[in-house]
Amino acid sequence: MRKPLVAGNWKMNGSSASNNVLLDGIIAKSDTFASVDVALFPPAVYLHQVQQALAGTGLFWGTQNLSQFNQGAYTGEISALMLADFDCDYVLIGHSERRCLYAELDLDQRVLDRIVAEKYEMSVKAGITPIICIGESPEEHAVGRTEEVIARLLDTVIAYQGVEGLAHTVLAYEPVWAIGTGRSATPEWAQDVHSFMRQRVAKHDPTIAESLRILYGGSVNSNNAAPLFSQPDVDGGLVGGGSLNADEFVKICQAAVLKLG
Ligand SMILES: O=C[C@H](O)COP(=O)(O)O
Repeated sequence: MRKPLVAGNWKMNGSSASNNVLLDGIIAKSDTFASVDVALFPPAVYLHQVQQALAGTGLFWGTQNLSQFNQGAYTGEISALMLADFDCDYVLIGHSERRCLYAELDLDQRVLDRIVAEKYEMSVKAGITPIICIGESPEEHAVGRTEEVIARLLDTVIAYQGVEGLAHTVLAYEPVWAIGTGRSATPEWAQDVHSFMRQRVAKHDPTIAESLRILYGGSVNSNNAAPLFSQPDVDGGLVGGGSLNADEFVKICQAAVLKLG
């Protein structure tokens, strides 16, 4: 049985004061979801605050991005080694908001997937578990290209790092049309796509595929979390808006506990 994981991506939200309220509310109820993994992803400037608050609670923390480089003249970037300095457990890689809003192209304008694969390699080497986000755009969804898009990215990561790296990786299916729209994928749709992802990895290594955690992300809330998480190949959620309110996020974490029966 894969252990469910609920990841709260705060995106560019919060302040020192509001973070304290949110953290206190989550920590106060953490014994009600102690049987699942829960990780928080604050903006990088609040990483120290979150690290201090979560130390000793059993909750995990991470960041929303990292550089594909180790160090040097990369203004505004944060390396995997720096994240390891903060004992980061996880890092989000390839979130659609990075891909779409910040056009993560390299100097040769090579495809985004290669950047994702390079970041993946950096995080694995630093001992930080990457959560690789993939999903189709509304346009791709409309013309039925979901599996093609997902297969392309998965194959790029596997080709670049080898399937072995996926043993230490989490995948997140994040259909772009569901992010921040209030329009979640149905549990059935999520299950079909997650199953496709697992089967794609299984072609390379069935054992790794079986143990691979695949999260669903896109308008997860306290009403739809339980039906989504109950699907056999949905191993938890990557939650944006729903992670900004302690009561709401705690309910989502508790929904993941139900999966354990
Ligand atoms: O990282 C989280 C996802 O982008 C989902 O965001 P959302 O829950 O606000 O739709």
